[in-house]
Amino acid sequence: MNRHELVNLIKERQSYLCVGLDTDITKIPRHLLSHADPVFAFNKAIIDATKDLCVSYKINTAFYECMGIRGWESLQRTVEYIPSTHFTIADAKRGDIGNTSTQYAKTFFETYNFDAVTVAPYMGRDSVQPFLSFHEKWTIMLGLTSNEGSKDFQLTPSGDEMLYEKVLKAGMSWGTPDNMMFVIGATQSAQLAYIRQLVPDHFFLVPGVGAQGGNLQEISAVAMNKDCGLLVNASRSIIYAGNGEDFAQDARVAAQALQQEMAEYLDVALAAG
Ligand SMILES: O=C(O)c1cc(=O)[nH]c(=O)n1[C@@H]1O[C@H](COP(=O)(O)O)[C@@H](O)[C@H]1O
Repeated sequence: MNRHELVNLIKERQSYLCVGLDTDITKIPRHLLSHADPVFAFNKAIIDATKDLCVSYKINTAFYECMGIRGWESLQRTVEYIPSTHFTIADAKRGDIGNTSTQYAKTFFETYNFDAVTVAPYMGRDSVQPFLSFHEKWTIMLGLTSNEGSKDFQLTPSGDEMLYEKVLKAGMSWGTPDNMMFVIGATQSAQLAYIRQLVPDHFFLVPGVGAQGGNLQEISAVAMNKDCGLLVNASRSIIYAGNGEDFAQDARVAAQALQQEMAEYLDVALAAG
């Protein structure tokens, strides 16, 4: 999916919500465990219940990889089930020497046909560039993450700036607003306005709303750009909103609350041009 298509979807659906399919088999409703593929059965119900409210799904591969071959099968069924009108993200946080990164990129862009993959930039330019050479595919590079440990490296000085600023500037020189996004944690609202100034055009994937306490209103007020420029992810607060027979309906209610807020913020931002 290219940028133009993504921006159009956001406008049509009045949403920049990314639903995170961090599906943990130990947390899904018990009645699903009799299915041949309980993780897929759960994801299918969540997708059916939320697809008109979101523009993207993020599959965090850790929750699938930990189950070995069965997990990869659930991942494949899930990504194939997601409608082509949704931007799919493999949250795999990969990155290695160039020839290895190429194999990671093929895994997610070709074998599983995701639109985007999250990439850890610690190994530098040649570890990121292989992901950028795939047509109409996206690299989502970690910029300033939502977790406490972001203080350990990202928020430490490097010359006259913070290390995360150096990373964002490097990322901007490696990719373009058409093939590169940055992860900026929703819990980093103190830095967000500054980051948007530094990086005016790129999309940000913003995780950390809901279970981690990030605030959608604050993020939207300072970090939207003329194309919206945001994909805001919520995982646990949506997919585990309920735990009974009607869990998918509960997930829908949680997703709808975020989408309705987003529609308001989009109206204001896009009207301001
Ligand atoms: O790259 C990510 O998606 C990510 C980066 C980050 O800084 N913080 C973060 O929480 N994430 C992911 O975003 C999701 C957040 O999940 P919830 O806290 O349950 O909404 C998880 O899949 C995390 O792995």
